[in-house]
Amino acid sequence: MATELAPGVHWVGAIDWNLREYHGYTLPGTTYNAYLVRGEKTALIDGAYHGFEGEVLGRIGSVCDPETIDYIVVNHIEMDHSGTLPALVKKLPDTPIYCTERARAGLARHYDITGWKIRVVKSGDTLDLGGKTLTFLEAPMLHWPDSMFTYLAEDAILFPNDAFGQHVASAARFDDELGHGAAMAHAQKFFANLIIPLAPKVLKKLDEVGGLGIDIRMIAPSHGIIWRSHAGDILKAYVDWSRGVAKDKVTIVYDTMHGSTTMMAKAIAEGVMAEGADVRVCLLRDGRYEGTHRSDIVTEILDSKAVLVGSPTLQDEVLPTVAGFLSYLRGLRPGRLTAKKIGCAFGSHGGMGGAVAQAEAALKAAGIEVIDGGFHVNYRPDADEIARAYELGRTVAREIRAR
Ligand SMILES: Cc1cc2nc3c(=O)[nH]c(=O)nc-3n(C[C@H](O)[C@H](O)[C@H](O)COP(=O)(O)O)c2cc1C
Repeated sequence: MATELAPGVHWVGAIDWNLREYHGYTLPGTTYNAYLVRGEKTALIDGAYHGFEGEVLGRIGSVCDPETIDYIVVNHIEMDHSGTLPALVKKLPDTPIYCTERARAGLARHYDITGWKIRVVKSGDTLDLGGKTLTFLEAPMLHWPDSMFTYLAEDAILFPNDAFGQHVASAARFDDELGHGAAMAHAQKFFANLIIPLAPKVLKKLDEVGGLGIDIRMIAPSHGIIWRSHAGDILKAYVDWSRGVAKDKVTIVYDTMHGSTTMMAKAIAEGVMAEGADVRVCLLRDGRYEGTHRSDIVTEILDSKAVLVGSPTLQDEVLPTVAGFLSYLRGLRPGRLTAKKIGCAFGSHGGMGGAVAQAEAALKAAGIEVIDGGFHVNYRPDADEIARAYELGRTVAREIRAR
């Protein structure tokens, strides 16, 4: 069944209940949201992954005959949204497809688009459906070069594709059905894992949208729930997250072979708590255990003003789990958030060491302001070194308080 957003506007997407891993991100399933907008003419906005053609066509069929679709809008070419397009074009070979120039080029790299009736649009172009008007707004690099938003003026609904999305599979279609807290938590994880490197572009685009003076009553993204009751909250959250607004909280991420680095992590955490700041201690273990996956840890980091990374040295290197995490963090470039995070590295070694210096270099490459020269101990930390670790925790907590 389709779900009505407003008279003549329906969700006709697919629910992927079983997806648990997606480009390095753990998730409890997701949805691929497609929308049908019906004035005198009918437009389909976006689609789903290949394999969900039957589900999408079935939902469209509960509203109207799919053969009566007059226009297809492709806000973003990534295959989780365009995978159903070849089957749809086969069914509707003469139906024009509205997308950006970069989307046209990108579609040609994914599919054989011979004969597809592609109409390239630019920001400000409109499509009059008769009683419903779609306006297109290019959004390059939010999150791919081809991305665009579509705005439905009569119902004040923004279809921003991946922006404001969340990975969640649920019977709920709207934020007020899932619950405000859960919706925001899923959106925060999505932002932490996909949007952080785009933060400056998010702020610019939101300024641009604000400058248009348009009313946005509902935000209908391409994944997860539709922001019906809390559209203003998710817009504000995107501004806050992009600006790097975070709690007085320290995230300590580490792994260990024999427990020495754990002793250091725990002593640092005690020092943070002694100063009254919040702390999360995250043991990196291949993501097999609740909260230990890198995608959960970067969500904690988005919310933290400081990040500390610990690793013993293994064959002159950081542990592989820590290396993978640091690579992921570097790619997300938290340094692009307006307010910079602070951090440092720590760990135990038996010989020449090296892990702490490598972790520190990776933190700097991620745009984190390193506040300590790296804290390393030989084998087991003794009482003095545990006291130093505790003091390091207090120093970090005081530093974030001062910011
Ligand atoms: C297989 C293996 C390789 C190691 N390679 C190094 C090394 O290259 N350089 C070094 O300084 N220590 C090396 N060590 C020593 C550890 O870093 C040291 O035992 C450290 O205290 C372990 O910290 P942990 O208890 O947090 O795991 C190695 C240890 C093992 C087991």
